Amino acid sequence: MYTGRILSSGMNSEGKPFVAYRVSSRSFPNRRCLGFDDSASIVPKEGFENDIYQSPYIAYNSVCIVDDKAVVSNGSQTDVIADKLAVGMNIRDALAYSLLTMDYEKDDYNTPRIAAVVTANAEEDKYECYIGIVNDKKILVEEVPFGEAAFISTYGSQVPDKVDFEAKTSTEAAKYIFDEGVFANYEKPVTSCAAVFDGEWTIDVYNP
Ligand SMILES: NC(=O)c1ncn([C@@H]2O[C@H](COP(=O)(O)O)[C@@H](O)[C@H]2O)c1NC=O
Repeated sequence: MYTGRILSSGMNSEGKPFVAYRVSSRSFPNRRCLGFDDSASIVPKEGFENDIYQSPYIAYNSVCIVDDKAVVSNGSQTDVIADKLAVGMNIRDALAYSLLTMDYEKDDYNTPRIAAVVTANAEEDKYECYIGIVNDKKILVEEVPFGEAAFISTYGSQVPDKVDFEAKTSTEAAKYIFDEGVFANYEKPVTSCAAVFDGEWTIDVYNP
């Protein structure tokens, strides 16, 4: 089954906050993920740089760490959400505001924008995680319960689906969303990345 771009967030099987993201693609498979200290970006592979002129939606920051929070998304809304969090907006509103403002992508598929934010603090009274989606029919921002993880994709169920995310480190998490567990069911993986909080945020990428 092809389900497009996929993100997952919440707490992993060890109770650590995480975000993970995978590009699956039929149209633009020649991409990779670059990892930095506080972010990760989807970019064309060498030799395919001109692909960005065919679609404005295929190169962007996919993960960004803002203070004690991690943001993940399938497009340039990552930066808008990060900016709103940085000036003090709460997570639910930053997601809703950014998804509503930027709306679904104006391509042949009305591709939804999807996004999530999770806090580093894993104490129940301080922890928060939300996943959101905007498509051409709705906007949804939903809390992921403490201790759980969920995933959403561009062409899948259009709601956060609960998942047991059985990867401990950022390296394992990037691989896990690429082709392990439930994610092994989804076709055409291209590249992936993840951030896990274990005393500090670590980011890793998987480019097979
Ligand atoms: N975020 C991405 O990496 C991304 N890759 C492709 N898209 C959009 O989705 C359309 C369909 O792509 P595909 O056939 O690869 O699933 C593309 O024409 C483009 O408008 C994307 N936009 C949103 O998911």
